Amino acid sequence: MQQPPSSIQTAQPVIVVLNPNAGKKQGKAQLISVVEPALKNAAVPYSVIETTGRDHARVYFRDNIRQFLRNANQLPGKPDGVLSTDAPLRIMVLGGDGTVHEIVNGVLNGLEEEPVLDLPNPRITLSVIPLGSGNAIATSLGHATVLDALGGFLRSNNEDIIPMKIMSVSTRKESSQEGVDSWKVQTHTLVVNSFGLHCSTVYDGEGLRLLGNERFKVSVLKNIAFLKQYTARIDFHGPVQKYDANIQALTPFVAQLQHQDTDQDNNRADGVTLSLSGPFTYLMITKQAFLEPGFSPTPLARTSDDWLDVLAVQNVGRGKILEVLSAATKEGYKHIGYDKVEYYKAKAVEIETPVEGRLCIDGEFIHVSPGPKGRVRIGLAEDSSQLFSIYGSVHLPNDQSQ
Ligand SMILES: Nc1ncnc2c1ncn2[C@@H]1O[C@H](COP(=O)(O)OP(=O)(O)OP(=O)(O)O)[C@@H](O)[C@H]1O
Repeated sequence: MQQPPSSIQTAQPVIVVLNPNAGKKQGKAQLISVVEPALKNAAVPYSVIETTGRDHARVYFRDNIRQFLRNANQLPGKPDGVLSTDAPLRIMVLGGDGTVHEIVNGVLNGLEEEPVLDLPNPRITLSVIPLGSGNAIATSLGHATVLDALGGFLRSNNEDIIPMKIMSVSTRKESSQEGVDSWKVQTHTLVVNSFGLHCSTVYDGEGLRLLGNERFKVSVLKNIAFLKQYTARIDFHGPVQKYDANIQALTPFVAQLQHQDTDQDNNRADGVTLSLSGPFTYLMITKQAFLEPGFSPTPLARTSDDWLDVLAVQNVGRGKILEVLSAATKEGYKHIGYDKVEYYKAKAVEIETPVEGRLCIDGEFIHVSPGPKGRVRIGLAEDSSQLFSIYGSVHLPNDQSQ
């Protein structure tokens, strides 16, 4: 008898990851009152893991992912070890971006040593129920509320499942020779890597947790009042597209023989398409169109495309940065056409600072040592390009890229 196409998927329990502390701490109540009844009603088997603190989700998935993938692919009614090769492991996250970040990094840590040999193409499908503070990932996928996201999961059409591409953040290996870089991946990010005002705002906001979600408003106003410029050079590697405000579209950027950069003492490797010499007021590299509901600094970013979106604002004053951030908040995308705002799609960028610097990577921080040895590279994580997909839609309001 022919099986319905979804029968393998639904036979395996969805792993529901609950972060009870995310956002307004509504996760547990929403699990009991909304999510569990909906899953039971739809006869979707599930198991719940409740995280108990920082890093729990990462370690849990690092240590168990191989077994979970095998379980998800165990064919019903067949002996152990007889596996399907096309059933995804489904993970539902009740929390925010930080919980998704931990899960993805845990999965990749758990798989990095050796592949799962009997599963040549393991697949993981994530459903993010927005119960964090920012909820950049869910918002960017058109899932602004718990019910939107749950509805997307339960509909389960193939069109509602899209690839989820991930960024890697690497530092140079100690053994790197001058001019011949080799890189060590430090972490993977899904939302935003930033330098300058945005990073400083997130950093200072950590010290204001008592204020709840208001902390970022207080922190950004403080950082604008005492505005600094952040010295760094950014090198773009590989193909680049640049947003052209005149035609309101992205166009291929053709590498120039003479770089904008005037730094004489430059050690960069070959293959640089474009350099920005800073100093930067605001710089971010993202994979998401929204960083929170209503705030869309990189509106052309897409979870499923093979690009990193780069927003760069170099050396501007308070009035200009306020104008840019307020347009990114109210109007969604107009700021990307403003004078002094540069918008690119890139494959990989390297950041080098002349003095100690700090990068904010999905809400965590890494220290950047001065000079070429401290360079940080942000690219697309090739190893995970087929691994993750996510429930959501790429058609967003204000969508200019369709
Ligand atoms: N039981 C717990 N108690 C305290 N912290 C926890 C617990 N479980 C997980 N965490 C930590 O909470 C952090 C924040 O979670 P998460 O990012 O999901 O929520 P958020 O910060 O409110 O949302 P967003 O990232 O969308 O702004 C996670 O990085 C995780 O390390």
